[in-house]
Amino acid sequence: MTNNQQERWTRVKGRLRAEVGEDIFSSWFARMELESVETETVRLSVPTRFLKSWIQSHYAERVLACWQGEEPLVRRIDLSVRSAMMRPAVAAPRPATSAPAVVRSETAPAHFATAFGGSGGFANGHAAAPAASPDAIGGSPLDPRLTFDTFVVGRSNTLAHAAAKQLASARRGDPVMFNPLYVHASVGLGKTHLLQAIAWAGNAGGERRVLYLTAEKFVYGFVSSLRTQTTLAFKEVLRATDVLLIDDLQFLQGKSTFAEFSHTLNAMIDAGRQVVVAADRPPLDLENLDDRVRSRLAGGLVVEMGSFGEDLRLEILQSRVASARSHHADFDVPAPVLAFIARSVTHNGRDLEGALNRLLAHSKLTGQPITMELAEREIRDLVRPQEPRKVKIEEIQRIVARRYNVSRGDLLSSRRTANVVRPRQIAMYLAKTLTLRSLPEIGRRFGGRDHTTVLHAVRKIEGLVGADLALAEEIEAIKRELQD
Ligand SMILES: Nc1ncnc2c1ncn2[C@@H]1O[C@H](COP(=O)(O)OP(=O)(O)OP(=O)(O)O)[C@@H](O)[C@H]1O
Repeated sequence: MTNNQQERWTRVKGRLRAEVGEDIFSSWFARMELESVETETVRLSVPTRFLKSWIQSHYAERVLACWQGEEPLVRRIDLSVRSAMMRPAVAAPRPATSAPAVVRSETAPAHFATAFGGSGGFANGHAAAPAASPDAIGGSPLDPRLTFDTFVVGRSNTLAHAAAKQLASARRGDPVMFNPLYVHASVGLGKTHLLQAIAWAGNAGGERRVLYLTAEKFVYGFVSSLRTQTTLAFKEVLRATDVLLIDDLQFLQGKSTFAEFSHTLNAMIDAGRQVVVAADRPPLDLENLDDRVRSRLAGGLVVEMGSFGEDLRLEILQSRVASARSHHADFDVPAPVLAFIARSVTHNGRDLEGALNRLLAHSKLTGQPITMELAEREIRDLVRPQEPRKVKIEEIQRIVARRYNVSRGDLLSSRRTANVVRPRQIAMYLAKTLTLRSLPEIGRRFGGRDHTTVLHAVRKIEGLVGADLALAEEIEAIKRELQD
């Protein structure tokens, strides 16, 4: 692909981001990649079928329009699902485990294959378990590169890593220390890596049944089992696991699927089996879940993995280069170039991986040494300007609720007692002043209120802030907390 096309793609993403807003962009488009551009057709890819169908049914025209804004000749967007195994590899050595990436459980009901037709990695350590081809249970095997050995620990992920290691090394029958473990972080900060590392380690332990599923596969498995009337088998498989790992929970869809997820969660926790969940937001911000599930999720250990510091980025790069060198001995990236990438590519692990893959490809294809000039040219589009931190309404609600000792549910409720009314008005005022949301949208996010109620709250607080210094200072302190 030419630099020109990449630059155009970066501009198209910029248009999309501006049109749909950061939240929607990072939920649906952050993992969309440009595969090729032909005269009238642009080929894009996403990692999952779920993303593909969602984007096709909700955003197809917008994506096309954004392309046409850059390149009027484009008539068609071709969206495909890229396979996990096709990702350009900066390969790490296979983890030292004799267990196959995917094996069929001896005890899993035969319907398992159809129940999960589509994906999910089942890591099972039973030594006698017969190996099955990945297709026999459907789905992508765990990525052999995503292990604890390749997970670099830094300030932003120490706690999540320690919790993951602890539960990965537990034995069947050990008391469960925190259940569920709920890990949340923005795109590309290592959630999948951590969950798959747990699956690999559980697999190597050889004693417990560990099931790794993306939420999308959970939905798919459940819906297929309904269609084929094998829901009982579906439930049995889930509940017969010792450790259930659910990735990308924010993608869980559908009322009956939520109910099934809720039953599974309760049944697993009540039976003392470990559940680990990863999502891009904290449990309280998962809008579609009912309050009981949300509070069950929040009732275990909730850990956020923050953005990478420069040190961590550099260490990740160094470890990637070391892995790559085991296959490409002449791949040499001078220390100043690595330091430059660590300083400039700040967004997430995927961009770091992308930057190194480009240098590796360049070095393999041209045989030329990697210089600073080359690196600057190759990774130009991965260097994103630091955007001011965007504040989310859910964050405002969470922080205001905590400060005034009420629950977020209180803020959204119809309660009119003074201890709830004032914090609610403050939260609405902050939502109006710190986000770009409209009054009706804010009203909707505050329990379906009318926009005039929001307007009243905003005016009320504006009036009070002018007269009440203590309140003004308090609101400034909340703003600082939100923008830190
Ligand atoms: N601490 C880390 N050490 C080494 N590599 C990391 C680390 N964190 C992330 N990465 C790498 O960054 C890339 C993206 O990570 P991963 O897929 O786990 O992110 P994610 O949080 O699951 O993203 P998403 O929200 O898009 O699902 C992967 O290549 C992963 O190996």
